[in-house]
Amino acid sequence: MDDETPNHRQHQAETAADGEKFESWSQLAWAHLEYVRNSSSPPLIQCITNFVSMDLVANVLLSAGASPAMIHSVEEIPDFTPKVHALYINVGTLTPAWLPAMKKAAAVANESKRPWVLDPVAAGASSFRLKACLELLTLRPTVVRGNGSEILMLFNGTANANFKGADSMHESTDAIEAAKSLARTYRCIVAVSGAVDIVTDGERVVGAKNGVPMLQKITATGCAVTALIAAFVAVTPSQPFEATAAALSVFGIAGELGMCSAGGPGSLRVHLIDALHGLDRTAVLQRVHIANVS
Ligand SMILES: Nc1ncnc2c1ncn2[C@@H]1O[C@H](COP(=O)(O)OP(=O)(O)O)[C@@H](O)[C@H]1O
Ligand SMILES: Cc1ncsc1CCOP(=O)(O)O
Ligand SMILES: [Mg+2]
Repeated sequence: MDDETPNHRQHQAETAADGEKFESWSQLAWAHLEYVRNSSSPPLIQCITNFVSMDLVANVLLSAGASPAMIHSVEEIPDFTPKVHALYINVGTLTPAWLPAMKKAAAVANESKRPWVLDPVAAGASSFRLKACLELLTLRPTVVRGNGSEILMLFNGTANANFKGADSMHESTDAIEAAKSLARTYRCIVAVSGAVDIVTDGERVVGAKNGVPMLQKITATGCAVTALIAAFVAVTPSQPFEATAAALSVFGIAGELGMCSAGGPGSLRVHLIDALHGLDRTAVLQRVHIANVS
C-alpha cells in the first residue's frame, strides 16, 4: 500500500482522536458515533457480505454516517481494499467462489494496516463453512462478532449435527469462556450478541445491555451490527475493544428508540434506521448500559 495516498493522510488526521480517554462508557460511545458522523470524509467500509443482509448493512452504515461499498470480486480487491478505512467479511451466503475473495481481502487489509471484522454467520452449518471461518480466523481479524451458537462453534471447531442455522440456540453468556479463549488464541476482540452483548479481548470482559428482543425477528440485524462495529473500529483502530462495545450499545439504543414507534419487525426495521440516523447525545448518554462482567 502507498501510505502517502491522500486518502491515507486524511484518515490519519481523522483518527487523531484515537487514544483519547473517556470518563464513562456513555461518553466513549457518543464520541465514536460523532467520529463516524463528523469525519471529513465518511469512513469507507468495504463489505463482503451475504445477499440477505446487503440492503440493511448498507443502510445502517449510511444512517450512522459511514460509507458502505459492497465490492466483493477478487479482481477488484488489490485496487480497492487499500483505500478503505475498514473491511467487513460476512460468510452468510458463502460459496466456494466467494471464499478466495474473502481471504484475499483480509490479506490486503492486513498488508494495508486496515482493521477488518468477521461475522461467522451459521458457522456450524457445514464442515465447509466452519473450515472457512477457521481459516479466516487465522488471517487475524480485528474483531469477530457472532451469536452464542456461532462463537461456541468456532471454539469447539467441529460442525455439529444439532446446529440449526443463522439463529442462536444459546445465550450470549453461555459463550463467555469460549469468547475469551478465541480472543486469546487469535489475538482479536470477540463479541457475542444476545440479550447482553459480550465483548472480550481475552482478559477484559464487558456486557452491553441495550437493544430489544424484537431485533431477533428482523433478518440481518446481527450482520448490520457487525458492520457498525467495522465503522466504529475504522475511526479508532487502536481501540477495537472500546469501539466494539460502543457500536453494540449504540445499535441497541437505536433499536430501543425505534421500538417506541414500531408495530412489529417490519416497521422496527425502518424505525431502527431512522433512530440511528437521528440519535442524539442526550439519548446516548442516558441509555448506554455497558458494565464489566466478572
Ligand atoms: N433478547 C434480546 N434483547 C435485546 N437485544 C437483543 C436480544 N437478542 C438480540 N439482540 C440484539 O439484536 C442484534 C442482533 O443480535 P443477534 O440476534 O444475537 O445476532 P444474529 O442475528 O447474528 O443471531 C444485536 O444488536 C443484539 O444486541
Ligand atoms: C437468514 C440468513 N441465511 C443466510 S445469511 C442470513 C442472514 C443472517 O443474518 P443475521 O445473522 O444477522 O440474523
Ligand atoms: Mg448472525
